[in-house]
Amino acid sequence: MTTFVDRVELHVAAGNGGHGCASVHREKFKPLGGPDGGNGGRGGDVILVVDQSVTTLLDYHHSPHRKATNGKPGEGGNRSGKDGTDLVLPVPDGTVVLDKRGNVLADLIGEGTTYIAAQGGRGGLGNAALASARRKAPGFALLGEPGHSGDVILELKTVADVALVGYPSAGKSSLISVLSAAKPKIADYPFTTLVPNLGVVTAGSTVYTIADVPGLIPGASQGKGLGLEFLRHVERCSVLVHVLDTAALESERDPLTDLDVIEAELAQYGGLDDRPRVVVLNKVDIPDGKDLADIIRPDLEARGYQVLEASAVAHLGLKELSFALAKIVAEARAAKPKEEATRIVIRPKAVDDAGFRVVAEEGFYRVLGEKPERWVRQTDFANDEAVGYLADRLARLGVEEELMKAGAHSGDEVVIGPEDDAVVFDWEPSLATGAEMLGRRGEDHRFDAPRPAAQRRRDRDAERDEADEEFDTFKPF
Ligand SMILES: Nc1nc2c(ncn2[C@@H]2O[C@H](COP(=O)(O)OP(=O)(O)OP(=O)(O)O)[C@@H](O)[C@H]2O)c(=O)[nH]1
Ligand SMILES: [Mg+2]
Repeated sequence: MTTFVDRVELHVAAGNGGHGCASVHREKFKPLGGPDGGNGGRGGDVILVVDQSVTTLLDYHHSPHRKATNGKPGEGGNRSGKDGTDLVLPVPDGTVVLDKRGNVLADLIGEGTTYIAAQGGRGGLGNAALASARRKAPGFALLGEPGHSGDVILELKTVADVALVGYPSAGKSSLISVLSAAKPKIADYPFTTLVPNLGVVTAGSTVYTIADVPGLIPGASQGKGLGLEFLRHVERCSVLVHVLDTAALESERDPLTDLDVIEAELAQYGGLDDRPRVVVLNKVDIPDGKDLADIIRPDLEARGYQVLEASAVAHLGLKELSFALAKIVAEARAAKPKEEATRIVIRPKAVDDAGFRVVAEEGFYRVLGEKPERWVRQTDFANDEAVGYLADRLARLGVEEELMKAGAHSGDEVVIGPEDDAVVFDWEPSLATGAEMLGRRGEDHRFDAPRPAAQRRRDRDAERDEADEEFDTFKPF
């Protein structure tokens, strides 16, 4: 009974981006071709899409680990790597997506509504795309980014027009089986229904869905029995049907008290007062049941309920019941504002490309921001040129300036990224403002003999640029 499949923890992993390729064009008689390394492909996303033909989260309960494919690496000859394939996971209408702390990330209503549960990593640029006037033949490429991965909780509040509520064994599942084509499990022991069944009923020109939910008992709103699990399903139904057992065997029970108990639980749960209600007196095929139904009908009608009699077993009163419900459903639909347009695409969070910040922490400085963090992930630290490219990008964004303002000095430790995912550097400023040259009190880096790496890099770039220029101006023909 613990496996109530309306809440599933899903582990999603998007595909990684493919690495960019560093390659140089080779052709007979043209020894110094340009860079021709292609870009890596994008990693596939993991996407949840509302599909009305899916009614349960059972599939995800059975296999909760889902991964999209990786992007392929770029290749020489300017060939880009293939993008990874998105993994599309169909979910029932009304699925709510939450994070592990219980915050609602998305409420998926309407066919085609889409939620990107994990975004694929960007492919890395190849050296052809990285070439510029100053960097004509980059000897490096950018790495593909890892795809996002994490856990999401899927929760299903059944979106049905009608919810059948009542004590265990009142005959809710039996009624749904004879009103619709649904074939729920039926037995005369309590809590036969553990998972809500959804049936489709056609009455004249009205087609509606009817949810059969697990039996309610006193204390359900406090979580007794299948209480809360069950009540969650009722929340989205527009019509409530009380199924009362007119032939219950227990002496301390009678349909009116049953009704009071259920109403008390619904009131405790809250938010259901505005739903129209209908009472069905079930099991009138049993003579005692029929007698009791006749006795209590006036009481119920005096309370304002529309009262119908039925027998799921002997097929009595079913047509009246399905048409009566169709009428109320049609009225409820007409009264309800139209559902928001479907095919909404919801992204986990807006990508904040705007900026970065520098935080002075104990003994080091931390740089946080979408761009610098991404750039670090894209860097192949085994390649000096790639590291130099990263330094240039950071300097251009103004990270060095901010570090200086925050009080960082040459040789200080700089950490880029959040605690669990960071890269540590010994900072060597490349900006020639002079400010960093002053260093700590008593030190003056202008007297230091070794050139900082950034300086070395600039020198090297300059040399190469000169070489490139020579090559450019050299016209053999
Ligand atoms: N005689 C008679 N028996 C019925 C009728 N409807 C249901 N039953 C019987 O009552 C028992 C319980 O029926 P279910 O449909 O499983 O009841 P339920 O309300 O879905 O029960 P839970 O899933 O436990 O909440 C079964 O043995 C049914 O055959 C009816 O109209 N007449
Ligand atoms: Mg049942």
